[in-house]
Order: sequence, then structure tokens, then C-alpha cells
Amino acid sequence: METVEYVIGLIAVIALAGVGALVGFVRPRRRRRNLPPRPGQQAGLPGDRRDGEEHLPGVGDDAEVPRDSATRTVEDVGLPDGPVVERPAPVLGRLVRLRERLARSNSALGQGLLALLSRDTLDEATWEEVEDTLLLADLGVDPTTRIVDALRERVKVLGTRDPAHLRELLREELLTAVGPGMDRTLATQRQGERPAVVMVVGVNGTGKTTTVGKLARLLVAQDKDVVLGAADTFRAAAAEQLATWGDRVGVPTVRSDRDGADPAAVAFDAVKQGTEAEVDVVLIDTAGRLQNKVGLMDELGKVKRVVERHGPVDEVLLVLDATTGQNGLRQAAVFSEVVDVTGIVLTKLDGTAKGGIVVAVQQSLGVPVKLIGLGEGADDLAPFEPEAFVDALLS
Ligand SMILES: Nc1nc2c(ncn2[C@@H]2O[C@H](COP(=O)(O)OP(=O)(O)OP(=O)(O)O)[C@@H](O)[C@H]2O)c(=O)[nH]1
Repeated sequence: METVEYVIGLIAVIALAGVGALVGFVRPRRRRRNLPPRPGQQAGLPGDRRDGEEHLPGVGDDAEVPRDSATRTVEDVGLPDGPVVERPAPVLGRLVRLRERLARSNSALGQGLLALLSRDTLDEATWEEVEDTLLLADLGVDPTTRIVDALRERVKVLGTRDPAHLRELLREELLTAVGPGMDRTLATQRQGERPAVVMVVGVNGTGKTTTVGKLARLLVAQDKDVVLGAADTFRAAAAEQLATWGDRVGVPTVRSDRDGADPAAVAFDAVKQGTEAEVDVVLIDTAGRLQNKVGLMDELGKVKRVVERHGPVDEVLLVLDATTGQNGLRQAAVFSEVVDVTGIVLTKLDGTAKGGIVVAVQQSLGVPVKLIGLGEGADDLAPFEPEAFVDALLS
């Protein structure tokens, strides 16, 4: 009997221990199930591991739960294709778009002349004022005398006092002075097996690098392939500045790794690479130099001669800052002797009342103004159109 009681007691103890153990194991797992789901996790999502059971991390779990979710490919996350290339503004009608800038800065010329011609009497004193207005706008003495003489004569012969008619006469005379018949085409067509080569020259700070950058955009807008040559090796930041302009429109820049490298060598390489790449145009930026520094002017002549080993330089553009007025004419004459300037770029016409410099510089050099700068914006460079220019002055 004692043995039976002993066995029953032993079974009871074992059973109690078993229940206790079961409770101990089951409780913690229940508690875990009641935890809120992790953000974004729902039942049945790939985060659930144990054969249909939800899994939330707990003390003692592996630090990392293996993922069996489909990995997203690069295409799925939509990476950008490459650097964003800008689309420059169309070339056609640029001057018309920018006419406000000209009209604003040159209102003394256009509106001033119209006001004088509309006076009740056109006496000697009034004609003198007309003359002064033209001179103040930097037209130069000869063109001013010609315009005033022609206007006086026509007003006298026609006997007109009608403002609209007088405006028309003034427009015609200004247009004649600006030279509507001059050839202003930029030589940017490929020449047989080689690209057109354009060199940009001028004194410091006139806007050469900016002009090369803007011109590259203008050519890209005409669907031309362009290479830039950073032959301004004087100013450390110039090559960087040029390359940035090029990058914006997907145009490569040939430059030297070294500051102070030989500008002729850089220009030569630019034309070589442009030829190999079969581009349409190679644009070469050069360092600013004062016209009275003989050594620097000689160096410029050398750059041109070295480039000419590949073939002729098709266009030499002299950049003149319109705000410097008559001083620009002296620069123009010296540069023209050294590198045979074929076209003028007048920059900063948005910031000066001296729009007449267009007439003066053409008159003194016999070289046409081909482009004008009308602001610091990337597309604020326009091909020069005499009619649109005069209309802007008189608007
Ligand atoms: N308002 C105005 N500013 C201009 C125009 N063209 C150029 N500039 C500004 O003129 C300044 C000088 O331009 P750059 O292109 O650096 O001149 P640069 O001739 O290359 O200078 P250097 O290399 O030192 O000789 C810059 O601040 C340009 O933004 C323009 O048409 N209008």
C-alpha cells in the first residue's frame, strides 16, 4: 500500500512539473503575438518567417531576419540617366526678345531724339541738341555729322512736321549708319574635312569667357557639334568657368591640367580633338590682355599661328565692353593689327546708354558687329540685326 501511495505521489509531482513547464514556454510567445505589427508589416508579408507564424524580433532572436522579398533592380528605383543637359533658347528672334533691355538703357538716344524732332520749331539750337545726343551715345563724330546733315536736308526738302514721318526719317538714317548691308554671318560651317575654328580675343574682363559659353549655346541651339578650347591659361578659374558653360549644354572642353600652360598648345589640341571628333565648330577662349602689353599681344599672334598649322582660323571675334565707350576703339585697332579681327562682339549693351558704339566701332575698323550681349543670363547673347536694333532704340 505504501508503495502504491508513493508511486501516485511521484506521478502527481511529475504531472505538476510538466504543466508548469508548458505554461512557462507558452506564455512568452502569446505575449509576442499581441505586439503591434512593425510599420508597414502586415500578415502574410515577406517579413513573416516561421511557416505561417508572424515573427517579431525578441530577445535572443538572430539580429537579422533573412529577407526573401524580391530585390528591386536599378531600373525600378528610376535613377536619372546622366547629367541634365539644358536646351538653349532658339536663335531666331533673340534680339526682339531682348529689345526691352536695349530700349531701357538707350532711352536717352531713341526717345531723346524723337522728342527733339517733335518740337514746334527745328531751329539751329535744336539741331545742335540732336548732334549732342548722338555724340553722347558714342556714335562718333563722322557718323553723327552725316546723320544730322542728312536729316536736316530731308526735313527741309520734305517740309514735314508730322511726328510719325519724322520718326521714319530718323529710323532710316540710323539704319544707314548701322550698316544694314554688312555681312554679319558667323563662319561656323564645317570646312570640308575640318571644323570651323573661332578664336575669341579681347582685354581683361570684357566678357570673353562668358561670350564663348553663350556662343556655344547659340550653336547648340542650331544643332551644331561644338568643342571648346580653354586657352585662357592665365586666370586659374577661367578653364573651370568655361567647362561649366560647356557641361550645361553637353559640349566638351579641352584644357590643360596645369595652370599657366602654353595657351598655343591648348588651342592646338582643341582643334586637333575637334577635327578627330568631326565636330562643326571649335571655339577657343583666350586670356584677357591689354592692347599696350607687347609681350602678351605677341603671344596672341603666336596662338593664332600655331592653330593655323591645322588650317585657317575662320573667325576672330573681338569682344568689346560697350560701357567703356571710345576706349574700346583703341583696343580694337591694336587687336586687329595682331590677329586680323573678323567680327565684333559688343557686350554689356544692357548696362549703357552708349548704344551708338555699334556704329563707331564698325566705322573705325570696317569690321561688322556680329553679336551683342544684353545681360548676364545664359541666353542673353543675340546675333546683331540692324533693323531690330534700331527699332529697339526707337521703341
Ligand atoms: N550685364 C552684362 N554682363 C556681362 C555681359 N557679358 C559678360 N558679362 C559679365 O562680365 C563679367 C566678366 O565676364 P568674363 O567672361 O569673366 O570676362 P573675361 O573677358 O573672360 O575676363 P578675363 O578672362 O579676366 O579677361 C562677368 O560678370 C559676366 O557675367 C553682358 O552682355 N551684360
